[in-house]
Amino acid sequence: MADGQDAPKAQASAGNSDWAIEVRGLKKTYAGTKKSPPKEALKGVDLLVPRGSIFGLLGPNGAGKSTLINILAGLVNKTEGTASIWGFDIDKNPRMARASIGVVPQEISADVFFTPLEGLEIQAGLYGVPKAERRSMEILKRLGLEDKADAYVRMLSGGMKRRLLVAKAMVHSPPVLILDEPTAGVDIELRKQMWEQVLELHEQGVTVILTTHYLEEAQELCDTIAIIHQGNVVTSQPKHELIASLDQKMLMIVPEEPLETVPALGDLCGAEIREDGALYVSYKPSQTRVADILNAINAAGIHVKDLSTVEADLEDVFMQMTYGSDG
Ligand SMILES: Nc1ncnc2c1ncn2[C@@H]1O[C@H](COP(=O)(O)OP(=O)(O)OP(=O)(O)O)[C@@H](O)[C@H]1O
Repeated sequence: MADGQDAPKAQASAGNSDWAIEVRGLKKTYAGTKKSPPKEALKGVDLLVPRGSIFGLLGPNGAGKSTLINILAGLVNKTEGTASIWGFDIDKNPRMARASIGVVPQEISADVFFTPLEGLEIQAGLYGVPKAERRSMEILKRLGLEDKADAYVRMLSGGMKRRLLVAKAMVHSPPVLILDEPTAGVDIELRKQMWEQVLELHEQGVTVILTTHYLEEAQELCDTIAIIHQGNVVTSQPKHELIASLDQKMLMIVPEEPLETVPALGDLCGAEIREDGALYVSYKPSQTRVADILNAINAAGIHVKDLSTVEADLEDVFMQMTYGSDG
């Protein structure tokens, strides 16, 4: 964004909305070519991201996540619908909308010609942040990069380069930060470090939206989850409600004697014997009572040594919501 002389203080003037992001009826159709037909990537998306949340945007490959992010970031033109960032409509107030958002891209494309400090100063200039208001060193410090301020970028580790991308997205102090696959392809230690960074930013008041393929990551970090599938938002709600709404539970039954075959428990539940020797019975609480399952187990002559329930997690929700198609 090179159009502003003054850094727009989106955070201070906080647009008139309860939402960090408000998207209504958003559609995007990419034009076709001679070889490929037009592609309807977003089919009428409604999405409300609460201020102050850590919001997970999940979906299989090709679901439309990048298209949505790119529209919000001002990189892709929408076909139809409205979108506001921090209360600023992307059409009516594009400058303030863009000033309200920082996007951390997926790929590490660090600029090797500048030191981290120079890179941040240039980025701040692009956003029109006056010199007196720049906080490049402070941002580097926040991301644990202060001792690398004057280093060659090519000498930074992969994790440091990623943190530098986060720093760059923060130069104009946006209240909303989007992280696109922040931990794709990084090892477990780095992933944990990134998680800590995200939580710290959140504690500092930043609304964080992240896309991820790691459901464990969304489960760990996010308080609200939206699942996007084939250009539609199929669910968007607080994580705990989402998991609780899943009409699917599992019982783990440890038998006294090893089981040779899976007992017949009726049509309403699925059962399998796993490597640990226990019998796992999945069922829909709306259709089957635990007592009926136990009666059937008894009737099959199985003596139960131990019994516990296995909690559903985000992966179960995701599978149920996106099952049966490849996007
Ligand atoms: N520039 C483009 N021209 C034509 N079709 C596109 C273009 N960009 C994306 N698409 C198509 O739009 C659909 C949504 O793509 P998008 O990149 O938004 O999905 P995604 O959820 O971000 O996927 P991934 O997780 O793989 O990045 C896909 O079918 C994709 O092939």
